[in-house]
Amino acid sequence: MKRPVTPPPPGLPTRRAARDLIAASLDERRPLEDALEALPRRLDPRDRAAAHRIAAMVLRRLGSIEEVLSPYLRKEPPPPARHALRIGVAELLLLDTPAHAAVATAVALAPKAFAGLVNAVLRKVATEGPAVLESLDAARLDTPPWLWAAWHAAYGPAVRSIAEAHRGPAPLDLTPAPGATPPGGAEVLPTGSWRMAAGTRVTDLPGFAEGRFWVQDAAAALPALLLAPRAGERIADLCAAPGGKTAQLVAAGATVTAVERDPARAARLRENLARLQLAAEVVQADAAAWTPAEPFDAILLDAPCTATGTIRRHPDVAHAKRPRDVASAAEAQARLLAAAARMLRPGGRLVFATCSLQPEEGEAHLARAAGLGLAHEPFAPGELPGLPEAITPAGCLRTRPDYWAERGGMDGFFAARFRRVA
Ligand SMILES: C[S@@+](CC[C@H](N)C(=O)[O-])C[C@H]1O[C@@H](n2cnc3c(N)ncnc32)[C@H](O)[C@@H]1O
Repeated sequence: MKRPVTPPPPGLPTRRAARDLIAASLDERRPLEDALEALPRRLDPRDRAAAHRIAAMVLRRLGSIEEVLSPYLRKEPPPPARHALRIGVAELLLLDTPAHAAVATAVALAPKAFAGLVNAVLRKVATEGPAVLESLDAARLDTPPWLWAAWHAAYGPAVRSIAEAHRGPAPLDLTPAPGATPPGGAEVLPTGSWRMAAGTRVTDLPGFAEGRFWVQDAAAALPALLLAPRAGERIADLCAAPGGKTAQLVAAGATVTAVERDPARAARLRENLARLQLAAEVVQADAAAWTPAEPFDAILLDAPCTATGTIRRHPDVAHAKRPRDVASAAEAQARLLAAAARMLRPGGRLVFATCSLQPEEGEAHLARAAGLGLAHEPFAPGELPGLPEAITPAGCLRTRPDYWAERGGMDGFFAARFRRVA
């Protein structure tokens, strides 16, 4: 007699997608955004969003999840079983999924040979896990040790508030087009950005299709603000896609050349500018090797970096990056800074920015500027309405995820202004 086939539990496609996102991030160190793009097209948008939420929670709280699991695992299970366990713990302890559903879907997700183990472990976690989780030093466990050490060296005891700021999802920040009015529910921040609750879908907001605003973290909007673009100036945006800062410069009335090396990202930059009805010359080129026909009045160099300031939005970054990535990003930034200095007219100004919390990708570049014919021109706290704490004693911009904590935080950014003197 045939045994009856048990139907798969509802919600399994979502968990499969979540597992694929986690595997891409942890096993292959691919960006979570790329893995999201690679999910099957047939997946319902709600399932896709739910998978993203689960995967992001696992990546955000990975250290705590591993700590909860460790007493129950005598041997290291293979990655697919480990991911099923991680998803199970996240759902049981952090996402308020009913226990029977969390356990049943994790068991169905696990390779057959590990279904019994996953079932037994998660049943224990369901009863014992909440107290264990409560007792953990989550900020420390959920931060890779090398990042904790680097941030402790750079920011002292604030490393703990930075780590705590990474625990929750980030709000949706928008940069308005000139004259646009904020959508209902928006908080207008002192620096001019609009802030919507985390989880708001930008495409649902009135004015999106008409290009009345674009998505950009409040901190990411500051480098272009601090460049203070003026109407009619010739400005280069050297690492431009997806174009949030290009849009700010064009909206201020500047004549903008946006340089982007990656062809797919250059295409996205063009699409974004078209939606916003803003015109810029888009050049697909390596900014470190490209020479403009004429020097620029001002340059924004938002250089590629390890993006450790964006872990709230991209929790995969914490696991994907290694100390050697900081060194190689800093080298690439130094090459781009030297190239940018050559493209500037005498007396022209340059804002160099990165979304990294690592000083090697920020403050350390100041020492190189003089050799490039650039004089550091400090920002004054008064240049940044409502955020004087983000201007360092040396006159650089340094935002951190724990700034404006009561409002929902902000990305970690560095920026410095230089003037071409030779
Ligand atoms: C931090 S992102 C820029 C974000 C952008 N400024 C914005 O506000 O939307 C860095 C960008 O620089 C591009 N990039 C990296 N190296 C480059 C190079 N050598 N020349 C030009 N673009 C480069 C990357 O493809 C990426 O799109």
